Amino acid sequence: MPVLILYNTDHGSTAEIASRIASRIDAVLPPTEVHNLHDFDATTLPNYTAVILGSAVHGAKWLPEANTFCDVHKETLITKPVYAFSAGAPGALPKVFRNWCGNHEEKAIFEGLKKRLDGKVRMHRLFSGKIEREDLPGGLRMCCGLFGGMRYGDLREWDKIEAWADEVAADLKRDQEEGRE
Ligand SMILES: Cc1cc2nc3c(=O)[nH]c(=O)nc-3n(C[C@H](O)[C@H](O)[C@H](O)COP(=O)(O)O)c2cc1C
Repeated sequence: MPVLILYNTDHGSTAEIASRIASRIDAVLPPTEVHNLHDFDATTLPNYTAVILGSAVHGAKWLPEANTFCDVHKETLITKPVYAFSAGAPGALPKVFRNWCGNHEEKAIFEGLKKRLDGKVRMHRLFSGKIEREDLPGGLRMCCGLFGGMRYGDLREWDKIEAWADEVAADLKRDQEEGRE
């Protein structure tokens, strides 16, 4: 059965992260499938061996449709290995805040997801996405403007994304070898 990578995006950068994750996992554990949440036929969810959910972050939270998907399909999701990733803006922040804010947001999203899925989420990682100044809402832009040294543009760190995908693939491979799949 394939591994499913399911993403929710606003401006597209989460989709590209999802595809890169899929290609790394596919190299170890084929087949994989990547779907946009909006086009996904959720009746096929039982047909996947594991699910990797990803969402863009707005207001320090996943996009509402991604959270709703977890709520609606919880009973199926918790029967499978579930992993999660987010595309946010920690890399846009000045260096002094970057790690603290990034770790805080990563942990808060993970805790929220675990609450939604009875603790059945194995890993969550927050990556920096593409951040364009003009895409941010006025309040957030103003708040960010208070700090000097904001960075904008494509801040995705592909080496970190690939390393995380490899970690997920190794975890799933262990399941397979130990007969847990
Ligand atoms: C309206 C809006 C609100 C955002 N709020 C946050 C936030 O609270 N935390 C964060 O890390 N990133 C935030 N971001 C940055 C996005 O998560 C980031 O640009 C991400 O790459 C978007 O993914 P996408 O291209 O798939 O939509 C926000 C972006 C927008 C447009």
